[in-house]
Amino acid sequence: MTAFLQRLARNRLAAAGGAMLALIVLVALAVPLLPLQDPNATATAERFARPLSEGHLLGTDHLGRDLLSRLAHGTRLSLAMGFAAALIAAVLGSVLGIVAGFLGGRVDNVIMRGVDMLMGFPYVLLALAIVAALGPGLVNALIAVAAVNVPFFARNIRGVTVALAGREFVDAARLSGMGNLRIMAVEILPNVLPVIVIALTTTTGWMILETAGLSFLGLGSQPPQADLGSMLGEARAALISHPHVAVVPGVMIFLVVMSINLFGDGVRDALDPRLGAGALTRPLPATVVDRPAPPPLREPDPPALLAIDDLRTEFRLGRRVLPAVDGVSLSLGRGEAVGLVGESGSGKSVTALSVMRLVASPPGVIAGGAVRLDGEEVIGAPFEVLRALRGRRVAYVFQDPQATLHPLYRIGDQLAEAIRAHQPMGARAARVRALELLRDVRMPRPEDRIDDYPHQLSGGQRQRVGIAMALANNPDVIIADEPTTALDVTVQAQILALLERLRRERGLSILFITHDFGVVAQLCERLAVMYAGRIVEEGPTAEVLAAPAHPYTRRLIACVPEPGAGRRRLEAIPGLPPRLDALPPGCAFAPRCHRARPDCGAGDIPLRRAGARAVRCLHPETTP
Ligand SMILES: Nc1ncnc2c1ncn2[C@@H]1O[C@H](COP(=O)(O)OP(=O)(O)OP(=O)(O)O)[C@@H](O)[C@H]1O
Repeated sequence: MTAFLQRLARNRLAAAGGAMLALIVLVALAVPLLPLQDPNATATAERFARPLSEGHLLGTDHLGRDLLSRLAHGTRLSLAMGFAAALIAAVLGSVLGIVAGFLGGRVDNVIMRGVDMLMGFPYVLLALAIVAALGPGLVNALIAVAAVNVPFFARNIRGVTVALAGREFVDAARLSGMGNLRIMAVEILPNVLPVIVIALTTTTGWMILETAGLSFLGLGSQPPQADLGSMLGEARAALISHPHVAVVPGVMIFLVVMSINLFGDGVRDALDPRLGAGALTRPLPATVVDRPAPPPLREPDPPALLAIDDLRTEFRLGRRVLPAVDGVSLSLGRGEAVGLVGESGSGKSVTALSVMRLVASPPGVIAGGAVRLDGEEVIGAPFEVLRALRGRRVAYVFQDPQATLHPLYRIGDQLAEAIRAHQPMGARAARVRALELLRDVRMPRPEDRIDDYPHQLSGGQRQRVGIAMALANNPDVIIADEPTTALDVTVQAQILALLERLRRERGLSILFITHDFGVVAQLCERLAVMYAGRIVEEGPTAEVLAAPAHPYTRRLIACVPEPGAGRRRLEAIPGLPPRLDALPPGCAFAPRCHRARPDCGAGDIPLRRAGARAVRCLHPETTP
């Protein structure tokens, strides 16, 4: 709630709208207590008195009635009508929407077709027809405005409810024996409430206008009772000769509707959790780069195809800065597979995404370092160059292909689209190539599968499609971010074998991100271990696994169960990874390390290299 209010207050227009609305509502509530004249007392001798005339601050109307008093009473009535209509429409519409969306089937059909019929008429005509049938009057105008707005709420809320009704927490509620009514009240309603509030705040102003419109036509409030619409209607005849009589209610309608709309927009933005990080914009197409200057070219030995050099990527969240990647250097030779290992949150994915500037900005910023592909600097390259490299030279395979494949397109079409993004070719040729790719990744019965949608495939098959997508443009480097984590062990082994074969046959370089040493051992000749955004150990896989130098690496390896090794205690690493914005000085692992000494916390510890191995530790397990 506090976060919501803070976000709302940060939006200046919304705050101004809210303040004005609060003032108008307060004055409207206090009307009976204010020393105002009788709004209906006529004095024909004083008709059309100008504003600021004696006894009448805003002047008088055609019957000599005090405009200030009528404005105060009229605003009070219009606000009450508008709010009541909005509330009735919201309650009725939401109930209909939730029931239709949750129960589905015939109930949904009956309710929604009724709603569609209501929406089929222009709303003003519908409101006029309702008032004509019920007779003019305030209550009938209110019923009409509420009725024409029910469909808006019903449709919105039904859409949200349909999505919620299939979610696991609703299934869990059903399994626990809850009845439909209770599930709708306890599980669905709280989840659709923000949508109802948003719809309410953005439509209330509109409903005040509609009720004023009906009164303007003489179908709402009846003389002598004033509301803003009827005041405007009565002023119509003297619009040219005495414009102030129309301007006074007109300005008030403008102020009320504008303040409600500004406030409503602010509430909508503040309630949207996706805007929590202050990101009012969509992520930019490439991560923002804000670095002093790329470090001078340090050619690794042997020359690397992909060289990450002193990379720093941080998340800037208001005043907080999270250094997710803090000076990472890593190289990948042609045809080489390198594993990047570490606990969840150590910065592996952010490192991988930074290579092609794919970290979401805001809040991500590349704050230092360089990435070189075949010696060419990538981070500072113009966006067009970067876009040409993405997918064509460096491709990604992610953990969950379900999330990266479009659910509504056939996989063949998606593959063809990926191919045609970089290679101009006709639809038929692209389909032939897509089929080839599916064969390359050993998709069973590719001719049938090519026309399947992602949901028709198993997890392993989907990941094969993910790999086929990555191969679509014959890249040199594949960055695979936990591609086998969501798969069972046998499928995992097949996918690893596939990657290994592709590497051999195509000379692919693979950066393999995982937390599983078993996987690294199968695929990678070299590995780097990350902790709290830094590389703490690096070296040939076999050597590191046989004799880990950093205590963190040793503890990570000890967490992996070994089949056939007999009964053995699996040692969890005590404590939790540190918060990135509160890293201890010196070694970030020291507070969890059994070998830590006072000097570990004294200052920055460099990554010391010895031959092919490197370790960032003052008291390593073994000296490499
Ligand atoms: N959009 C973001 N905004 C703020 N912080 C972020 C964002 N994305 C990642 N982080 C932070 O950056 C750090 C590194 O995250 P990263 O995803 O690279 O970890 P990881 O090692 O790949 O973990 P996992 O194996 O769970 O994917 C984490 O502390 C994470 O909370």
